[in-house]
Amino acid sequence: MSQDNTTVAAISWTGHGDGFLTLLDQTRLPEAVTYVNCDNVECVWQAIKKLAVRGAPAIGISAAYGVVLGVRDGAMLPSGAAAATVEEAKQAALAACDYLATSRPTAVNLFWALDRMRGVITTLDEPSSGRVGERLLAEAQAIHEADRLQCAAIGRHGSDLLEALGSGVGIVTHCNTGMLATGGDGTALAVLFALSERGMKPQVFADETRPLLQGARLTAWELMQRGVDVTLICDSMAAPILRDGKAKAVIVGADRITARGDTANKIGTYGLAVQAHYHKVPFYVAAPTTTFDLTITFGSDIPIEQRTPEEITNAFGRRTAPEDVQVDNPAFDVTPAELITGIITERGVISPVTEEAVRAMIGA
Ligand SMILES: CSC[C@H]1O[C@H](OP(=O)(O)O)[C@H](O)[C@@H]1O
Repeated sequence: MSQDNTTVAAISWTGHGDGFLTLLDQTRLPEAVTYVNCDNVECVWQAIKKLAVRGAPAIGISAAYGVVLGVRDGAMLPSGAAAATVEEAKQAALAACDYLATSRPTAVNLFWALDRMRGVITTLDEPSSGRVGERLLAEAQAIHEADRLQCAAIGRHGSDLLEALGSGVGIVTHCNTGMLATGGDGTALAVLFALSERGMKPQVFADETRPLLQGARLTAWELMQRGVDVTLICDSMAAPILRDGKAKAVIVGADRITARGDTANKIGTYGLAVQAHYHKVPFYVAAPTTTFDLTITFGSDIPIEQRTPEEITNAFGRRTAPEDVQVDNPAFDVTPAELITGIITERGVISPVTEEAVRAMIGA
């Protein structure tokens, strides 16, 4: 979307295998709709690191396109020169996978997408480095399209579930889980968009989501662009809203979900889940199957990204905390499966959330 309500893509590719990646710069929203054009891997790495592109599926999709750029990026080879042979093209693409994997540690979609690209790189049999780029672009585009379809299916399953809450229902959400975070309509926001398109008129309470304000800057913007009723709240207002019955459900996204259903998501999600549990309000997670990590059972084993103190000590363009104050700035926290009413995936809803139910839905 843009300020004039036309549709813009958060992630797009221009050209063929020798083309370039365009990312909507989310650090500039909502004041400005601007873009970053990447023709090398470091540009993509930096965009992920500084959250110019963010959101678990969007990170994976962007990294997949970054691997395509790696094929002709001399920085990916010891020689510093662009790949001249098929073997050099494959080596450069694998180096791009390894480099992009160091950008952010929590969203498992990043590692899922890179592993899928590695699988293609190691098995492809193309006659030229140019053809290697074309083949990898096709895989990145397939990842992108699959996520778009997953978002739509999550929207369908989630709105089927939440429709029962009735028209005009209040729903709390946290951070941003929409078009800006995925290759399609989103995860939790896809459910809210689908409810709205069914005429259910959801009344969304969007947590501003400190410290980077994805809720205020991005979710409020996306919902308003699509005509969905949204009230922006500071994170600490969710508890009285749940207490007073103004919201009958909470729905959030995820960055990594373990085999038992423990879920890593934006910092503040765990507290919101505790509040919802106390007030007997159902708490849903919406995520595609690419967000599950069945190699991990317990949420305590999920790597949590630590970000810079300045994200907390600086706000409104100035310092808002004493110099040298100690700061703890984890980007995510973990909600145990026991606090999650259901997990909405493109395959259906997992509820109750047990390891048996997760493995049955997601795979062995
Ligand atoms: C649809 S996944 C969105 C997920 O990613 C966000 O984190 P970040 O903004 O740091 O990339 C947040 O945890 C959202 O729930």
